[in-house]
Amino acid sequence: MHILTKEEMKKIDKLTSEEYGIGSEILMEQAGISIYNEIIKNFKKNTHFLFVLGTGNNGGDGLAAARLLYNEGYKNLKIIIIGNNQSNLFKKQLEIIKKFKFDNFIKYDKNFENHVSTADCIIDGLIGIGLKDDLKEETQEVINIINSKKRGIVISIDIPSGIDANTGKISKNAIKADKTITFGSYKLGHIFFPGREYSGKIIVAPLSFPKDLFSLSHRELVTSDMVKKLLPKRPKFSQKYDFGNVLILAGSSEFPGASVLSAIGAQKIGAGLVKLITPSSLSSSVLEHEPGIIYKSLNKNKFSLRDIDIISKDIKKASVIVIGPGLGRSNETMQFVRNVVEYSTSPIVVDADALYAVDALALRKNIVLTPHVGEMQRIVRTDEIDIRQNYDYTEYFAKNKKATIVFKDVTTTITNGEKTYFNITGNTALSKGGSGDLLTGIIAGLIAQGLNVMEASIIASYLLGRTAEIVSAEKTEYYTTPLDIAKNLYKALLEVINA
Ligand SMILES: NC(=O)C1=CN([C@@H]2O[C@H](COP(=O)(O)OP(=O)(O)OC[C@H]3O[C@@H](n4cnc5c(N)ncnc54)[C@H](OP(=O)(O)O)[C@@H]3O)[C@@H](O)[C@H]2O)[C@@H](O)CC1
Ligand SMILES: Nc1ncnc2c1ncn2[C@@H]1O[C@H](COP(=O)(O)OP(=O)(O)O)[C@@H](O)[C@H]1O
Ligand SMILES: [K+]
Repeated sequence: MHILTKEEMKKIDKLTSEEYGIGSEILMEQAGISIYNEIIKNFKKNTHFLFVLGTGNNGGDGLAAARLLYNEGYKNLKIIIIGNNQSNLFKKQLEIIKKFKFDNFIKYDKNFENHVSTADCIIDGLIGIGLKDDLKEETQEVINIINSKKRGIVISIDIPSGIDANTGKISKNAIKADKTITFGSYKLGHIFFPGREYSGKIIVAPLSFPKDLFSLSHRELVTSDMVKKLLPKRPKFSQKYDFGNVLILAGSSEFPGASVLSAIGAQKIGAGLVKLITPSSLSSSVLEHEPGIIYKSLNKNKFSLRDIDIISKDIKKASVIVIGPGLGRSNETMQFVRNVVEYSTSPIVVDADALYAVDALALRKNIVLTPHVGEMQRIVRTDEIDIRQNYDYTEYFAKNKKATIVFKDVTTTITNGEKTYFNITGNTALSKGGSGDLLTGIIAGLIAQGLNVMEASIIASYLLGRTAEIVSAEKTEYYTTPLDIAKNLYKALLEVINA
């Protein structure tokens, strides 16, 4: 599923009309029908509806839906119109609904609170993708009353009014919807917070947009279907060397646990061989969890430059290298990181402490950086941009550095600057030390099986998040740990494989 900006949506709308002859009027009628269909599935004819509409095409969709309901015998409908600048399609819909003898238009006055609190269902068609600048005061007030006085279900048309469709940001105030019915495809504002939360359950009504037009967007949502298609095959006539060789360079005397989670992640996703090399000894904890992991300790506190000689054979043999979890950030260790990256031509997953060396690294497309919010903010070296709300800056950075980035957040951005994927699986069970280390190992385990770094990152992010959802449904988000998630990875895998 492509994720669109409002500009892209408008372009698709225009092309649908100009190149395919399906005009906006038809699309608006279809939008109305899809809202109508969703409503009749869930509400009886005696339901009290309040349509709160602006005067743009978002409001026009609302008028079409209201008229279809009215025509079908839903008679407890009130419509309130906020604003004056009626779009042409809005005007036309207003004329049509009047021809159906609908006349229950109410004014915005002191009784509005009462209308809101007595409605079983409120339809929000104030503003869609046409939001400009800050919300006008009156609109803020209307939204405030809806959010604070509603008793019934709130359904937003296209996007909750007040949410910017390109960023998910709130403009002064926004409708808190239980459900949002959007058209054609998701908009970015649906998947970035707070828009994601304000949208409630999102339903995509396809309308008659030609599917090919969506590929003008280079951004997609990671879905179970996509993951299923990308999962590496495991042909019967195979042996361990066919599933790749993961080398993990991680850990230090200070942070012994991180490397274990990465190694377990790589093994549990199906890598043929996983070799973990740590400076200090932690053999008992690795081997207790996964005796199949090959483990070597250099018997020192942290990696330094001269260790390259000792592990050079391992580096050459590796089909993918993980470097970073729990390494520490001393100068010697950062020098070690730089040299490993220069020495190897294999794909490398650069995570955690190794990200501190990013400026000095010779990056390339098959190097994937996996920063969390703090690490990303530091990498891009600017406080002026809130990196969580500026996916395009992450894209720009990836393109500029010629690397692949997995920017880990509640909505994870996976990008090489040309294509971008957003993952929205997961919950706060993952907001715990160690989840990222596990992810890194899963990415590497998938690269080892022949996937490119983008494909591996897409699958790993989806499975990590989905497993967290499955496990926490049973154990709660409080209790679930990265190790629980590692051990239950098969549940998300089975779900995808059997879908
Ligand atoms: N292919 C498609 O995309 C399809 C799109 N369709 C639908 O069209 C919608 C887009 O319609 P659009 O372009 O007419 O803009 P829209 O969202 O109604 O916003 C304009 C209204 O908002 C108001 N307003 C704006 N800013 C404001 C502010 N700060 N504070 C207060 N008010 C503000 C503005 O008021 P004004 O500034 O003019 O006074 C005006 O009333 C789209 O979301 C979808 O629902 C469907 O029909 C199916 C096909
Ligand atoms: N609330 C959340 N919802 C979804 N995913 C989350 C949430 N919190 C954290 N995550 C995910 O969990 C992982 C945490 O990574 P990170 O912060 O690097 O952990 P650590 O470095 O401690 O191992 C990332 O993949 C991130 O996307
Ligand atoms: K809306």
